[in-house]
Amino acid sequence: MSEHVLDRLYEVIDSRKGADPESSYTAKLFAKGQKKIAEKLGEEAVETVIEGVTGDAEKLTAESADLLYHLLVLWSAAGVKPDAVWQELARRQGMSGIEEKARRNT
Ligand SMILES: N=c1c2ncn([C@@H]3O[C@H](COP(=O)(O)OP(=O)(O)OP(=O)(O)O)[C@@H](O)[C@H]3O)c2ncn1[C@@H]1O[C@H](COP(=O)(O)O)[C@@H](O)[C@H]1O
Repeated sequence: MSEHVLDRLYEVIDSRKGADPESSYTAKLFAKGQKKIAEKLGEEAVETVIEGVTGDAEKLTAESADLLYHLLVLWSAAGVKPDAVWQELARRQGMSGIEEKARRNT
């Protein structure tokens, strides 16, 4: 089992399924459903983009953390395990992005 912070965060997020939405922000998101979680991820992505455009590295760091957290909540809601994503990224290592896109489109 990987010791990456994202793997540990995913486990905490997963453990919040069925928890009290009054005491857990993650449980509150789960209660809203996958579509709302995806929408929230979109909002966080826009906030990250804004900080990317303004160029404030500290705010970009904070927004990136929000973005990754909400992405993991979406994975958990959709039943996507981090290992599946890590494996997909590992599979692409050594392959250029252009080559990878060409393979996807064939
Ligand atoms: N990493 C995070 C994390 N990052 C961001 N957030 C929350 O994401 C929200 C983002 O803020 P926004 O202003 O965009 O949204 P909001 O106005 O608070 O919420 P909305 O009503 O708009 O949905 C804030 O409430 C943050 O607290 C997080 N909430 C939880 N975690 C992790 O998840 C763990 C479990 O949290 P709970 O489920 O709350 O116990 C925590 O220990 C943390 O490690």
